[in-house]
Amino acid sequence: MAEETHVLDRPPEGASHDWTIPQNWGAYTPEEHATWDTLFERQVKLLPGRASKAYLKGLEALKLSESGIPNFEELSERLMKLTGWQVVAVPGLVPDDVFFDHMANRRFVAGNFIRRPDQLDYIQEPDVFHDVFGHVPMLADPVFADYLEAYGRGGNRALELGALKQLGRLYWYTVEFGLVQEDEGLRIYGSGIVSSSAESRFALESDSPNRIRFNLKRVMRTEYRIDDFQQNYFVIPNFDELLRLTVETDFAPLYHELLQMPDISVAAIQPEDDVITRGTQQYALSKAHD
Ligand SMILES: C[C@H](O)[C@H](O)[C@H]1CNc2nc(N)[nH]c(=O)c2N1
Ligand SMILES: N[C@@H](Cc1ccccc1)C(=O)O
Ligand SMILES: [Fe+2]
Repeated sequence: MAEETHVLDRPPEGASHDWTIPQNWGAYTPEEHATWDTLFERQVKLLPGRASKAYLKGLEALKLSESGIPNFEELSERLMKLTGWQVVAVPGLVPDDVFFDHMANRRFVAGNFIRRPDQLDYIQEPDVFHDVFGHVPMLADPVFADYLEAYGRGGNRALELGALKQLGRLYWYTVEFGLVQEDEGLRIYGSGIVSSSAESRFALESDSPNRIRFNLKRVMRTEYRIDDFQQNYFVIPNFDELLRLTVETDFAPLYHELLQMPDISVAAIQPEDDVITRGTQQYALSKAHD
């Protein structure tokens, strides 16, 4: 989850300078392990036919089916063998530069806390279920693993170039809420969707959101919301293409061009869009009346 909620400006008590903390796996209570199992069982029933092949393959390869909150050391051992990534525990959202630096070194920061039983359907901050169930399976895919490392390197560059907003949108509309075109149809790879039972259905089946074929400049100009289902989903043709468009493209001239262009509001459709679904926005409009 990538959100602009409150972020402390220095490591909290007990965290090292890079904001990592011990996961303290032994301290999880049976209720916390049960919360993981409840969320896991609900999601894993939903995902065949909805999640991308890469995600399902990663879930299998990392043996996330074992019950209880995963032990990051054991998980990292398996993940390291596959793509050189590891999972490190943090107490919550960390500053952008810290986040990017971990990513650039193939370290995925994951919250070590889990939501309460009364928060099953929605949380504002990334907990261990969102981070590990949502993000980590994709890190087992070699192409996506390369994408995320490159994203981390690009993050520090975006900070220098004053283009964090544009890069944050790329992350949001791919890593968090991306869809990919497979032969059988659209499939989910975004962690914000795959870790949410309601949005896993909404993102593929509802006629409310727009579904638009991925275009890098378009995505970098498009606003997003962090507090409810997305009003836009962008669809990549495959992960190789995502890598080609991002890792092999120098963003500096792009940032320069984009910083002169207006943002695109969250539900707007542009004339040049390659539209798959022109959404009714019924869901967002109905919520607006609440
Ligand atoms: C753009 C920005 O770097 C991004 O939102 C980061 C910020 N800090 C984070 N911190 C944690 N722990 N997890 C995250 O997903 C993020 N997202
Ligand atoms: N190509 C980007 C770096 C990047 C790679 C992959 C994803 C996002 C960003 C740059 O030049 O800054
Ligand atoms: Fe996330």
